[in-house]
Amino acid sequence: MGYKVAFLGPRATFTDLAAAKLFPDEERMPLQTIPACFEAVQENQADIALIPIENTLEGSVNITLDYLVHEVDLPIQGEVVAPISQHLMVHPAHRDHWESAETIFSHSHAIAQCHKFLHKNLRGAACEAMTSTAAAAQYVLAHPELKIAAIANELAAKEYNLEIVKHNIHDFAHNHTRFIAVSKKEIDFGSHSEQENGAKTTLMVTLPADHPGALHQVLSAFSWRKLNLSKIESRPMKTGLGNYFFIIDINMEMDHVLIPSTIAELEALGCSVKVLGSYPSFLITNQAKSFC
Ligand SMILES: O=C(O)C(=O)Cc1ccccc1
Repeated sequence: MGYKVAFLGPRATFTDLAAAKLFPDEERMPLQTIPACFEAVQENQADIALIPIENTLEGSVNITLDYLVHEVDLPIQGEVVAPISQHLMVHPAHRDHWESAETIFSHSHAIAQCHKFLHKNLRGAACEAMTSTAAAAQYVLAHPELKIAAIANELAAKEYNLEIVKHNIHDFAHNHTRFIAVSKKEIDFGSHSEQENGAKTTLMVTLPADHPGALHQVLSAFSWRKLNLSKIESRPMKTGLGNYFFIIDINMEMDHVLIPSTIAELEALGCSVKVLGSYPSFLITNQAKSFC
């Protein structure tokens, strides 16, 4: 299709793995931060950005929600859910004394996913957040003189010549991350083999100020129509303490009746509603298979 796909880089992040699965024949463009990925699409340097939005163990990636709502006007055109396995890796020179690592580098969500492991096995070590797991792996490769380790995936260990000293250190087995694909145009997801898993519609809803029971009324607009919600999350409006908006995911694609009439009902209650996207959902079943 000739798409340019921006993703949170460098090579071998979890986002890169998901991008390679969903867009196997497209050009992938690693960028250093999540805001840079959004901006690349906004400014037409990329057609699509694939961005982590939510993790089973750690919840939402707040910078992603905030950029979607406050900084850019880019619709969600697809999502993909991928299993996440975290591994502890060191420079090969430190393979036999990894327990003496003084600082562990990774993405903040990866560190959070391995808290119990770190508490038990590397209690004295400091944790430092990097822009991504692969950036942490790159840093460990560049600093053989330091007693450090990275938490990242198997491909990052290969790509950055590190030694995995502990496999599967994430604290809970069902560790998955959800990534969204944003684009100005509808995406043709033609040429990949990942499983399609229904569709979703994401709304941003702002409640009227000081309206008793407003959230209850909002939820009842979905409930009596039997619209199945897969997520509701509040985020600050950034206009003052106590001002929040809600991101609501409905397990259904935009139709001509149910969702439009829900939106009309919410607006009649004094809410403002923005559709952030209506899109297909994909499921990656075995992330590492095609790489390792
Ligand atoms: O840092 C990465 O590799 C990412 O792609 C972000 C991320 C971090 C932790 C779990 C899933 C995705």
